[in-house]
Amino acid sequence: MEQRAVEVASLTKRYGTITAVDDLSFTAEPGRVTGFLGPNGAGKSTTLRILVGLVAATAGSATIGGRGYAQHARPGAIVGAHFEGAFHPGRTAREHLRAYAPLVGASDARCDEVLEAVGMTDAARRRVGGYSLGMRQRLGLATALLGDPSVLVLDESANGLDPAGIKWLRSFLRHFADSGGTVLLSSHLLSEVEQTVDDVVIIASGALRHQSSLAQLRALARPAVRLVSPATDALADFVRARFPESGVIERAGQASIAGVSAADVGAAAYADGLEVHGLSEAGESLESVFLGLTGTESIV
Ligand SMILES: Nc1ncnc2c1ncn2[C@@H]1O[C@H](COP(=O)(O)OP(=O)(O)OP(=O)(O)O)[C@@H](O)[C@H]1O
Repeated sequence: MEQRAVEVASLTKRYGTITAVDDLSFTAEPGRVTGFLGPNGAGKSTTLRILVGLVAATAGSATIGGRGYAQHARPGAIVGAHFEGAFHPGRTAREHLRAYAPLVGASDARCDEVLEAVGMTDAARRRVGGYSLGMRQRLGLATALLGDPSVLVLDESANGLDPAGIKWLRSFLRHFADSGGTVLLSSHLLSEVEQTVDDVVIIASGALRHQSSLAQLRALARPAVRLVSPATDALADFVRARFPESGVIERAGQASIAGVSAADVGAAAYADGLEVHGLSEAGESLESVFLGLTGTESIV
């Protein structure tokens, strides 16, 4: 497989007064699965749509193998993309693929090949409207694979997958990257793609907050204290008031506070009358490192 990097350079996209993408630069390398991460509305879909020629940039560039999407003679054979909600519910998987195949010069036989590659041969004659989210995600991947591309651009393709689906996606994308392919996989939840990605690009409000390997991101985790309380609202108020910079609500009733001792947190909780059911020293979770980088207070 020919190797092609994705390069986004000083990319900006404005919709009227809204800046959806703000002077964004990053790269996704061949042989790697790159997670493109940020909260809802961060500008991920807009960036990916610019990359595959669906939206025009206001300034800057997004290239694949050194060229813009439309500058490739057969873009569908270079980059395969899947965006959420791109299916007609009345079509079967095979009909969907056959309708799309001429756009990327793929044959009917290739449609059956990609259905098999994503394990959907048995469901190929059923209407997409009756599919589970996991099956729609597989069909999205099959669509992206049609033109036999060397770059995959997948928008929220891990969204809603069960653990078995996540495991399957991981091994599929691992194999694709190991063959020299480049994968750019967006998600608003690091936890959903944590087992799948090698590198991370983290954005918020359209701008780059962090780019590194997943291993380097893990190394940013500080010692932390985990605090559990049944009073979910009071816990959120407590964290916001006492530890506005270093505390995050990891899920309802559970907070993680970085860079402090359990004694400090316990004393503050006692002073504020917060009912505490658990207090332990633990490494900061990867999710809270992510939330800290995006400036998001909570994932709930
Ligand atoms: N066609 C459009 N017209 C106006 N504003 C838009 C348009 N598309 C996106 N936006 C705005 O641009 C910003 C970035 O949106 P985008 O969909 O790229 O974010 P995202 O990170 O993909 O979020 P999500 O995960 O919710 O899809 C948001 O404020 C959004 O409302």
